[in-house]
Amino acid sequence: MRLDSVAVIGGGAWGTALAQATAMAGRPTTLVVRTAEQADAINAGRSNEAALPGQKLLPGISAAHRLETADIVVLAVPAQATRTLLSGLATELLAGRPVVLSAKGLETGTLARQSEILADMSPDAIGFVLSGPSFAADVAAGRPTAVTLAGDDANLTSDLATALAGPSFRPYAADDRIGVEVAGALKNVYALACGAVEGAGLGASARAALIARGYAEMARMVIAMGGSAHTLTGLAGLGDLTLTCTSVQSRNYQFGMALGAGRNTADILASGAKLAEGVATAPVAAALARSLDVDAPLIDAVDAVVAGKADIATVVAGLMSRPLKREA
Ligand SMILES: NC(=O)C1=CN([C@@H]2O[C@H](COP(=O)(O)OP(=O)(O)OC[C@H]3O[C@@H](n4cnc5c(N)ncnc54)[C@H](O)[C@@H]3O)[C@@H](O)[C@H]2O)C=CC1
Ligand SMILES: O=C(CO)COP(=O)(O)O
Repeated sequence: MRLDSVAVIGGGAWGTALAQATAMAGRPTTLVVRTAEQADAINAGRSNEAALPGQKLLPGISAAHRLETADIVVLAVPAQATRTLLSGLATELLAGRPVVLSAKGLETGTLARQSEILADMSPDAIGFVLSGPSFAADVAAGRPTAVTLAGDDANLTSDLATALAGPSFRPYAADDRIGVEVAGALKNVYALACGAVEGAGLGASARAALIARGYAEMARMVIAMGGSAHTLTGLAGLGDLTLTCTSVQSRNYQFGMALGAGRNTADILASGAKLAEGVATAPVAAALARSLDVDAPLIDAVDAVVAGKADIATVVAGLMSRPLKREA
């Protein structure tokens, strides 16, 4: 299969960074944004100031406001926008082509993973999932980054990883799309929790405990959803959980810090907070855990705080007074 040209749909921080990465990989890249004005401004200024201020774009990138044919299509819009985006695309532009899903979230209402949305909307596309510890600013600036790229066909996944790899962007091929997607979505929920721990001044020990117990809870969710717990030892699991749960650079962590400081979700959103995917994913993850009969006290706690049903002190007291149990 020809894997030369790339179209990245989504002109935010991540779409712009991924376009930069594929251009560094030597692929002619189109960055598909929402309006002709945006595309013109990016092409004229050679940067996407609204998304990644100050970052010069490589010559291999051109911006457009419509998807034209490309060998590889990368979707980089928020998880809740993927279905709407796909509903507006001509199916023949995706049929038989690798479509790389890079959003990290579960869909409100349907509880769907990104792969499930793609299968619904473009059943003839070949879905891949890209996830791992990778801040847009790092990827765009060419700082060393490693991610997981999961797909069903091992040979095609390896070929695609090779096509996307550049001097500073290293995709590892894998086959567990479910595990990668669930890990990518849930780490944002735990990042909210870790940010809240920091915002509430509960200490680094509490945050480390949360990461470890979050990892155990994430494993229960992945297994219940049909993925492999082994996936969590990799970049999309441990890698991204570590990054997002310990870095104030993470938007989910920042949102959690604001919750921990006592602000409520509506107030944080109204003050123009950046995209924090965990806010939409927390109630979906809680509903999934209930439907799968998975014990998920941390997801439930984040869901309760995000929804304004409980304050941090109450959920922490509840978590600390759960019956003692064996760690395994
Ligand atoms: N920013 C980062 O460091 C990383 C982000 N991601 C994931 O990438 C996804 C997107 O995040 P960001 O780009 O950072 O968010 P962002 O808020 O910077 O940008 C989102 C972009 O999507 C566009 N968009 C929204 N709905 C759309 C639609 N229906 N059609 C076309 N475009 C639409 C918006 O106009 C905006 O340009 C999220 O799921 C995030 O978790 C993954 C790895 C790293
Ligand atoms: O997914 C990310 C890094 O891997 C980005 O995290 P935030 O969306 O929390 O900024």
